[in-house]
Amino acid sequence: MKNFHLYAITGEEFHPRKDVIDVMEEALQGGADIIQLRDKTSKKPDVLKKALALRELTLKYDVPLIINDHIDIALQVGADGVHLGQDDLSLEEARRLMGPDKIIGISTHHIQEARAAQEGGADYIGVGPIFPTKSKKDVVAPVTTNYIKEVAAEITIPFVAIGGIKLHNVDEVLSAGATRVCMISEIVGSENVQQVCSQFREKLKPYQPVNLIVNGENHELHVQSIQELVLHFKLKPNLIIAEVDGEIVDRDSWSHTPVKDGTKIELVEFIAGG
Ligand SMILES: Cc1ncc(COP(=O)(O)OP(=O)(O)O)c(N)n1
Ligand SMILES: Cc1ncsc1CCOP(=O)(O)O
Ligand SMILES: [Mg+2]
Repeated sequence: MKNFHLYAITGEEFHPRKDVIDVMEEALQGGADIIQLRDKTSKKPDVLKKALALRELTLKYDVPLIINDHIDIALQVGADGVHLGQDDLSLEEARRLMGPDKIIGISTHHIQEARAAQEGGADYIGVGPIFPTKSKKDVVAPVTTNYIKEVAAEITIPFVAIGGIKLHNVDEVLSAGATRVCMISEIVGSENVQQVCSQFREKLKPYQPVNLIVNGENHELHVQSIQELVLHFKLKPNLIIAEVDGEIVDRDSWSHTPVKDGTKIELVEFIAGG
């Protein structure tokens, strides 16, 4: 499945005067890279209408569309996947209906559910609610950032943290080990949806790995500068010459020489003395 980091879920009760499709377009413009239609109150034909409109929108932005709860609607509109709760149909049944290539996400609240989801073939898991939230009526008690730590240490499929996440507390979520976050109210309830999404993207940046080619080998690393790269490889800075995309970079500039996906770096260690 295509990687994602900023997951925006619809929540029309948070923007009574704005159209859901416009709100989600603003989220996409701000950098949301996966969208979920979650509508717990509309009649099925209305959910279907919104799903069709969101399908068109997400294809325009080349971003996956996930439908919450309704597998039939997901199939009917050609969505990329479905999100299941623990009490919905089984992963096995969902996979049988959706086929091998569609995305199936499932909510988890403790590590046993996370293990079962991974073994059962889920493509990603929801991890939450991390904090208290008013966006879900039948919500369980907050699982706290401790659950993120457990999942990050053990689970190998992608996981996304959800529940009560705001710009002011997302750092706690990311420093506990999450690299993907999912929000309803903080995104769609904002006056400036695009700006909030861009702010989340900025918060996420330091936690995203970059793909670098270091001395001819591909590495996926959590580093932001040449300085951090040299430290990552536990090299002695004063014995290293760094070449970035063919240009030698002065040691004094390493800390403010950013690295991005695809950068080619040569780190040459020289032997001091004669
Ligand atoms: C990404 C993500 N994680 C968790 C949920 C919650 O799903 P569920 O437990 O089925 O509850 P409802 O959303 O249906 O109330 C989610 N939707 N998305
Ligand atoms: C759907 C869902 N599942 C767990 S918490 C939650 C609600 C998330 O909404 P918010 O980001 O507004 O707290
Ligand atoms: Mg559900």
